Amino acid sequence: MNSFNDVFEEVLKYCYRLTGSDVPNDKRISESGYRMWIQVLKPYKMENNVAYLLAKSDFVKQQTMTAYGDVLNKAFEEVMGFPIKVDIMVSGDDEPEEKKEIRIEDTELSDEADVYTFDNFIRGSSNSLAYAFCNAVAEKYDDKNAEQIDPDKVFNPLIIYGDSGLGKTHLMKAIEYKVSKNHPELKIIYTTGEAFINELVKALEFKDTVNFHEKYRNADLLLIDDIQIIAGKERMQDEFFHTFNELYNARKQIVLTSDILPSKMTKLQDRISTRLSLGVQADVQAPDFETRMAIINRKAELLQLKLSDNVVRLIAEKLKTNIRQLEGTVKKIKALTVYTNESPSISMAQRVIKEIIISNQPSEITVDRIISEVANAFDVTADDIRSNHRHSKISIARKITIYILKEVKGMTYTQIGDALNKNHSTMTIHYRDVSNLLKSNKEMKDTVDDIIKNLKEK
Ligand SMILES: Nc1ncnc2c1ncn2[C@@H]1O[C@H](COP(=O)(O)OP(=O)(O)OP(=O)(O)O)[C@@H](O)[C@H]1O
Repeated sequence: MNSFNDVFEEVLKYCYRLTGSDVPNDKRISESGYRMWIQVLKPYKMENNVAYLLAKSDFVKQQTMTAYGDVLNKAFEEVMGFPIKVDIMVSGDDEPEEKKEIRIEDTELSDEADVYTFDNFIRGSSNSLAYAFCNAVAEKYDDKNAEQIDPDKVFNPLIIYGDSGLGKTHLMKAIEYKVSKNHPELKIIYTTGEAFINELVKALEFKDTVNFHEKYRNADLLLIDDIQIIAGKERMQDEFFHTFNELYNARKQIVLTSDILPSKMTKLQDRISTRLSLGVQADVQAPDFETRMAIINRKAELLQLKLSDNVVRLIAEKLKTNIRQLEGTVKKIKALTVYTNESPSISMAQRVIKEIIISNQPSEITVDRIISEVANAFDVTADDIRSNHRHSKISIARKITIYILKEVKGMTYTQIGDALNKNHSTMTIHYRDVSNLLKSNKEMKDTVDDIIKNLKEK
């Protein structure tokens, strides 16, 4: 396994995070730009603090370097913990043999599906039920088990819920991997709630919902990650409801993950909530100390990294709530050992842990973030909020923004007026209106509470 592949994978994740709506405008990159110019690059090698990447053509190289050179330099620095310069080379038929050998897209671990298997999932009391349910779903397609249980009924739908970074996606992808490997004839769809929404929005825009329906309603196994995102979005919920019914009635398996138990999602339609409770639900929780140690050891083993017990203990003691952070630490230690020739030590681990903790601290709550979070919740754009449109949906989103700017950031009415380019005197009135509204309207209060929670957690 080529560890530069892992480093590059982290770099891609870092760059993808920059496409998020919570990233300030001056730092954000477009998702299409990411897909067109960054995601297409291949890792080649790292030498003397230069990361060499491969592009398919000189055109891609030039475009990427001009538009994203700085972003890539920064991303490598963040992942590695020291400055790295990116250089892009053009791959082609005349590529030296040596270069071809290093491009190992087909290696065991470069394929995400290979990593997200049941074998690579460490079980502990925090996740054993979720693991057992997922494994049962993956095995239900094997004839020998079909007679023992009636999983179509018992495990359908299966919902895995819990906080971020605790293995929900891993388990879901493990189902996908196992079923697709053993039953290539089945039509399996894995998607995220966000991708489902984007696809539907596009289908509606191009007036082509037929293909959308056909795709989802013909699945044998439908897996949707982070389904909570559809809550509060009426059109999306309607679509999901119909897709769900078609598949459920046809006895097709549905697996969903969510960061919260669906029955606790205040903005989820009752009819969906009822349907989701027809099957089984299991949570994943933060792992205990022993499980954390086992996860660290497994991740190190996958990276062919030898860590002493002391280093493993240190990581397990310091990072308790998010497995993604444990994994990130192990990967970063591996990268450092390769590129600095140091062996993994307590002090190296301490350094990496510190960086991981700092980089995972919630990002600052800026005016832009507040506007973008409110815009998201009300299905309007940030520009709408800043505009003078009086459409009721936009107008209420704008008032809620004013309320949150005051409540969360403690801004004065003058500052709020300046930030939104609006008359200061009306800010007071809007703030009072919203304060009164929240006393009488529970649904609106839940929405505002959710927005504030999201702002504080991210
Ligand atoms: N029990 C486990 N054993 C091994 N690896 C694990 C385990 N739990 C989580 N991981 C690893 O931790 C990382 C984060 O897990 P995953 O992406 O599945 O989290 P999640 O719950 O889906 O988070 P989010 O809600 O943010 O999407 C993954 O790389 C996954 O392989």
